[in-house]
Amino acid sequence: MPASALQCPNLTVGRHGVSDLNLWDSKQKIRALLEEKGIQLKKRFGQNFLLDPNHRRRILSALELPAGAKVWEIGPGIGSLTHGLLEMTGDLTVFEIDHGLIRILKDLFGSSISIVEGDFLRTFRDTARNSSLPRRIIGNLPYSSGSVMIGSLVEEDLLPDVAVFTLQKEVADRMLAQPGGKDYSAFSLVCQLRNRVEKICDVGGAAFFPPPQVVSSVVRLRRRPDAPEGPQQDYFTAVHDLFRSRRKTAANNLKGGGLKSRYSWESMKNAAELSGLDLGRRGETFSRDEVLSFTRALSDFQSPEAS
Ligand SMILES: C[S@@+](CC[C@H](N)C(=O)[O-])C[C@H]1O[C@@H](n2cnc3c(N)ncnc32)[C@H](O)[C@@H]1O
Repeated sequence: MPASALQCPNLTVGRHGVSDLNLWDSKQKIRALLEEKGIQLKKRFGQNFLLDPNHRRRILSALELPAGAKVWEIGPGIGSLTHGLLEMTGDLTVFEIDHGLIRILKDLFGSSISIVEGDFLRTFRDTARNSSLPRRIIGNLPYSSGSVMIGSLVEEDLLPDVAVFTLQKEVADRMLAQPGGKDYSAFSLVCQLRNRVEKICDVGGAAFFPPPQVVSSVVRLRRRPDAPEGPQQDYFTAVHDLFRSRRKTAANNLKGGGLKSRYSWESMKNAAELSGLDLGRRGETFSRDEVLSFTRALSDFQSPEAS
């Protein structure tokens, strides 16, 4: 752990020398900071900063971070969580899109953190390729793109053993939903492929500045011991096919979906029979295990054929 990282938790760097988790605990402090730096908040980046030290503590402890382990933080903003993370590790990479906020982060944390500048969706693959993978990922995610970020991490199989995200409650409800439930969606099946998803808590708008109109939830994704390795492209395509139309049967959804460009209808019927999948059921009733058995059976058909 670099020595500089060890000094940072007490905020010996920067001019806003306030202690530990009380950093940015009032809207007045945040307003003053933004004014001093001449920064206007940008709605499109979902910039709502966490004020409440109790929620910060809860979110950080949900991460179960082993001391010194490598962490990625998505969207650190003005460092509401970053500071607490640095108390636990000196190996912290943060991804931030806003140049004004990046200036603040540099001022506050100096070389104690590694900052990847730009859109996370464009930078995370190269970052993963060019350095060791994180053991934890955390993020209070922007409302507009949080689900795309999580979906991309799952599809690239880059989620570590534990990840903790704060997002819009409706999105969290979809991640947690079970077959047949009203929130069950393709996104539920994507998130549940390699992870068990659990809710840590809800967070009301008053815990943030500026306060969002919606309630947020904190969720933890824990990697399943039986998480399948490798790309799993057929699984993701099947999941999206099965939810093409909620009213249609799996058969009808699959017939017009993306898997059809890789496998004949005959192969799909055979795979369904082999894996015990009833194609007469609605797509939205299938569990993660059922879809996975189906796509595993499908991959046994040696060369995917277009029909
Ligand atoms: C909800 S704020 C969270 C800020 C801070 N982590 C907190 O808890 O107070 C979301 C943060 O994500 C950043 N952000 C938005 N879109 C991004 C993207 N595509 N890539 C990287 N950062 C992004 C925003 O600038 C903002 O700092």
